[in-house]
Amino acid sequence: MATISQKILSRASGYDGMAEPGEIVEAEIDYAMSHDGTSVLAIRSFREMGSEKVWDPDRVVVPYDHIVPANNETAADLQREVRNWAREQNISHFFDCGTGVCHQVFPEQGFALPGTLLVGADSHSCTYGAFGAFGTGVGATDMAEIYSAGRLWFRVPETIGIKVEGRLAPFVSAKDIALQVIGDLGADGATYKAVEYIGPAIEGLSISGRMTLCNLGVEMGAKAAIVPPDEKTDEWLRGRARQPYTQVFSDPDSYQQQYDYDIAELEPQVAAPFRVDNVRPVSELAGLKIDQAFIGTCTNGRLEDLEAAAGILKGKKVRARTLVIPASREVLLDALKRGIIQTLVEAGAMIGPPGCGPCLGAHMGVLAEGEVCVSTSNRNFPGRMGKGGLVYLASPATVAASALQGRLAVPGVSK
Ligand SMILES: CC(C)[C@H](C(=O)O)[C@@H](O)C(=O)O
Ligand code: SF4
Repeated sequence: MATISQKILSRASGYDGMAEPGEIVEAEIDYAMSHDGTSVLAIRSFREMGSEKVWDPDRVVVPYDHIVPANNETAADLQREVRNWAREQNISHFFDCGTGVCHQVFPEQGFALPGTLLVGADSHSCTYGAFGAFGTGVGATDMAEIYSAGRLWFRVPETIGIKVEGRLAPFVSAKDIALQVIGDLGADGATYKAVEYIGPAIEGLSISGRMTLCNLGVEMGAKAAIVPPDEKTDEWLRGRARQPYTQVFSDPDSYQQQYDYDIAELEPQVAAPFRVDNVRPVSELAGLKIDQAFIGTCTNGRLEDLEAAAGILKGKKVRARTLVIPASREVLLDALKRGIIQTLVEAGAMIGPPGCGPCLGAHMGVLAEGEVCVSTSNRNFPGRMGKGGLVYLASPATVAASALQGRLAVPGVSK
């Protein structure tokens, strides 16, 4: 009886048989990702280690997203340093400013494939689990080791199964499921475990929704968050996949633990400052005055998210500063074609260039002290979006409904 994680890590490490949870394996990485924020440190460690050439320039993926375009000389200098290194190393998959958030670009470009072992120098690399991969984040020194050898050690994690049944009510989405689960399990509820989302409600989610769900896995400490692949996965990857792949699945009864959910009655949820597990129904906090509404990031900056927001904002005007940042150029182009951007701009929203935007408080859209932002992102700890700012995490529908009221609002409930 083995889980997806055991099967992927066993295959990648050439294990004879099946590696059990708790065992340490040394595994070969299928694709490694580092962005403008983390590549510099990784490159410097790589050099300090005396390494000269990356193990395989076709397996290193470098998207620029954290501070794009550069906001000052320091960022510009660091970006140039990484750009030069990528050229010198013949890195074939280098995506400069404007392509989008790493966790959106990486799948769009066909690197997130079922059954693969994917590592990113960014904590939200667990997003790739939406495709049935084992995706996980590592620090810069681990990435330096991967650059040079293409291998890394892993402790094979136990798996927590989260089975979700029921049909989502209107204006309730994957973000609300994820927040509900994190609220219940806690920010450390899955530390070093793999989390596998299964059941009819998960099968019913789009790839975009599955990415949102897996993206938030690390917010409960998970090493990886995985949705078993299916036909939707194949369909999404058609024409994108960089290499042939094989879907792998967990055997029955292979989870260490399982939680069961029915989301039929689930209301829109919000994580209030300063913890991602400080989750409550939006209805409990409705009416709280907001200064800024932000729709974007690797959590919720996809077409489906922008579309949900546009559906709510169409023909109306926002009452709070509203910032929309498409997760990628592809998302931006699709949203332009469908008139979504037009709708958002007419409603009073600003559109930023594809990237992380104010998500980590380093670029445009940071908050003043004491300001309140309702955001589709994934973190709300003190200072996350600017010193003294207060971040409420919610779905695109909740953020759009709140932008209209200038107050935290339940989507679909008109006042
Ligand atoms: C800058 C990077 C290391 C960081 C991460 O790993 O998550 C960032 O993307 C974030 O969301 O805080
Ligand atoms: S959008 Fe936010 S959470 Fe995602 S990679 Fe960028 S900074 Fe990190």
